[in-house]
Amino acid sequence: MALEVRARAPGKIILSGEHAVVHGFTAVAAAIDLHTYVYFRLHSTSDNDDGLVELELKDLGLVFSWPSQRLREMFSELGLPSKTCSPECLKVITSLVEELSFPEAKIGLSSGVSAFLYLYTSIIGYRPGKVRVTSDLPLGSGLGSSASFCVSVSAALLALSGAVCADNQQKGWFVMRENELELVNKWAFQGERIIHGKPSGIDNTVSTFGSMIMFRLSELTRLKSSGPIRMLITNTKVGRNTKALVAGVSERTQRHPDAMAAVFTAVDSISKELSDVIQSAAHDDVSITAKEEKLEELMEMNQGLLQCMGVSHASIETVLRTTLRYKLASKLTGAGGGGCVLTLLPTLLPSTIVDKVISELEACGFQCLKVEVGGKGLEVCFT
Ligand SMILES: Nc1ncnc2c1ncn2[C@@H]1O[C@H](COP(=O)(O)OP(=O)(O)O)[C@@H](O)[C@H]1O
Ligand SMILES: C[C@@](O)(CCOP(=O)(O)O)CC(=O)O
Ligand SMILES: [Mg+2]
Repeated sequence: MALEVRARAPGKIILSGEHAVVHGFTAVAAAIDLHTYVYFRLHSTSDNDDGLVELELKDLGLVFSWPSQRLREMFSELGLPSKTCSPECLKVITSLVEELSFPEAKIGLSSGVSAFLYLYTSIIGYRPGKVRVTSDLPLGSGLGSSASFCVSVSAALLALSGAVCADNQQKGWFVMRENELELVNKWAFQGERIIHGKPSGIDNTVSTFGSMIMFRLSELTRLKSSGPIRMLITNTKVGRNTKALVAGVSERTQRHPDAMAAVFTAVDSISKELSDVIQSAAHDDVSITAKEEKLEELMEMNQGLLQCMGVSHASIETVLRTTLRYKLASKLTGAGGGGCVLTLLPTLLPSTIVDKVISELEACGFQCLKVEVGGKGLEVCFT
């Protein structure tokens, strides 16, 4: 059995339907070419059993470790492994994480470390090992860093537990079988539950399977675009927390159930229409432009409804106003409240205009990034 593995899982953008998807309505998401990378080394069984379980967050210069014997003692009464994190299990994890010290600005990491501890002890048990994580993704910005962290960690742990890839002969990076991806996705969802509280599952699903998907109530439909879709991502750099924003929308839904049901239903129609438009054929400039104009209008409508949900932010509004001056449509992506904004870059838009918008946005202190959407999902590598 292999003792070392690497996994990489992409972040995502949500083209339509964030928040509504948590309440059972349709959303559309796509993988982007920014990843979380995990290296996992399991200590051999001949090493003594009182070694450490280590987590290194390399970009952040942080290392956390726990004596495996201590984990065994603390979790043993819970009867692990468990398929979901019970309140008792979360209590144990919280007490372990509270002992750690996080830099003031990185306090949000505690939920990621909690998800790690849950996944490690549930999948591997108490055998010592070292997990190193690096990421291209900005954390807590709406690009699904939490899901890509949970997917890549789950995949690496499952691969060395023997639950997946047991008979693998492939060299280099490869994609697991469909049923193995499904197993990784299930564990990653449990990790997301610890970080988000009430995730819909769309982020871990698109990070695992890649491509562009329409998603509703755990069901995914893969979408095939007839041509490339280019987006500008603007990171407002305003920090926010998905768990708090999702809870805020749920509270608004409790206060105004009928009005919010109408908002969610409208989002559902937008996501379905957007999926149809994405898949519609467009082969010449006229039909490509018509298709892109429809996408822009739907994105603008979705943004209006996200404002109704209370998840926009002054920084997001600044991006919307700036891009509108260039007749470009934008919407927030992910949980909102700051974080990232998407702007569709039409195929025929001159690059000089793109450069101008970017420099105007960057002059506001934002960070811009051009991406093509709908790429690969999770991959692993044993060599
Ligand atoms: N590379 C990582 N290492 C550790 N924790 C991570 C990593 N990526 C994400 N997380 C966890 O996910 C949280 C951000 O998730 P969230 O608020 O859902 O925003 P998003 O998923 O849009 O980036 C972080 O605060 C951290 O707890
Ligand atoms: C708001 C939501 O729809 C997306 C959250 O995405 P992110 O964590 O902000 O990248 C929540 C969910 O679907 O679980
Ligand atoms: Mg997230």
